Amino acid sequence: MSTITTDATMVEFLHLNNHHSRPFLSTQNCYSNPTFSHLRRRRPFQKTSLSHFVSPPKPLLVVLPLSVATHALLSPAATLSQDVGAAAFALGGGYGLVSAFDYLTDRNIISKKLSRKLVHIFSGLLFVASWPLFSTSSEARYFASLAPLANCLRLVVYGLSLATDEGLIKSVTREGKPEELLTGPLYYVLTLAVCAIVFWRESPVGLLSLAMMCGGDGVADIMGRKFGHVKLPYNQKKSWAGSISMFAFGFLISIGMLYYYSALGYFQLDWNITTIRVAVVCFIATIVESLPTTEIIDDNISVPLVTLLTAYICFQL
Ligand SMILES: C/C(=C\COP(=O)(O)O)CCC[C@H](C)CCC[C@H](C)CCCC(C)C
Ligand SMILES: Nc1ccn([C@@H]2O[C@H](COP(=O)(O)OP(=O)(O)O)[C@@H](O)[C@H]2O)c(=O)n1
Repeated sequence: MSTITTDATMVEFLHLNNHHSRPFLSTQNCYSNPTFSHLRRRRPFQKTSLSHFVSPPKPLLVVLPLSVATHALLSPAATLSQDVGAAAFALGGGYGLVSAFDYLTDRNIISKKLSRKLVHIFSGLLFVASWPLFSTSSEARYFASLAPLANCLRLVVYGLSLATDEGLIKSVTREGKPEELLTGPLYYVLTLAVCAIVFWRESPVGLLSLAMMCGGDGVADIMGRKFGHVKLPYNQKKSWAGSISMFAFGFLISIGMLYYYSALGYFQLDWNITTIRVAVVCFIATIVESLPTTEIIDDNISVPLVTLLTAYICFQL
């Protein structure tokens, strides 16, 4: 079945009413489930174990007000092409982002420290933002994970000095040592892959984990180095400015990411309770990041892990 849309009005009509046209929508209505009815707003939802409050996914194509938007049940070949293209975009985008910051660093347009943090912030957030480009097939999440997994391989190869990539080492290491690639950067891309595969677009948990690891922790570093004169009483390596920035920017980026996915139809969240939940998650993640545990466990593991656990609990309550 396919419906060719001819204008934004029709696309909006499909968006608001396409539960009639969605072949895979469960007729189960969450209102019948009192536990989660407060999470939903308007439309019947597909009930699954973790995504009990998530509307069935829509490919980006369905909700974009495109003049020639096609709302069609894509053929397997078209779905494969869409996922391969999106994976190639993510892979190329990651390589291009690192190369761009290497260019800026080489020409002393930005400092090496700032370059690394901006790569830390933007590569993960742009990766998550690219997820709606993938199809609604069950394999889409694995195609999406190809970009971080390919970078895992890249980091291991260059981290073990089996080959060399000066641009990569300059852009993502603190001291320019190849073995540094096997710590923070490797944990970072592994976290991206795990969130894509395990949580994907079906739950706020993965989105919040990456928003805090990429956005919150990244901004904490930048603001903490610049304005962090007053150190935390229990950790002289971290500052109030860094931690407050992590909470504030982590919260804003998290809400922004949930709103982005909500606007695309993946979530219908009760924003009153969601705002409180996100604030609690960001606060706890900020506390954990501020602890003097960097020598024991890398922030790229501790921050997403505590965010994931806290978000999973908060969004079940
Ligand atoms: C600098 C990075 C991690 C170090 O973290 P920390 O030690 O400062 O805490 C980030 C490493 C990024 C990686 C080399 C490239 C990742 C690309 C990503 C998987 C795909 C991005 C796609 C998007 C569309 C640009
Ligand atoms: N909460 C925080 C986090 C970082 N920072 C500053 O940012 C620097 C790097 O932070 P970090 O060790 O967490 O760096 P990454 O492990 O995130 O790369 C710290 O040495 C502080 O100068 C801060 O002042 N307060």
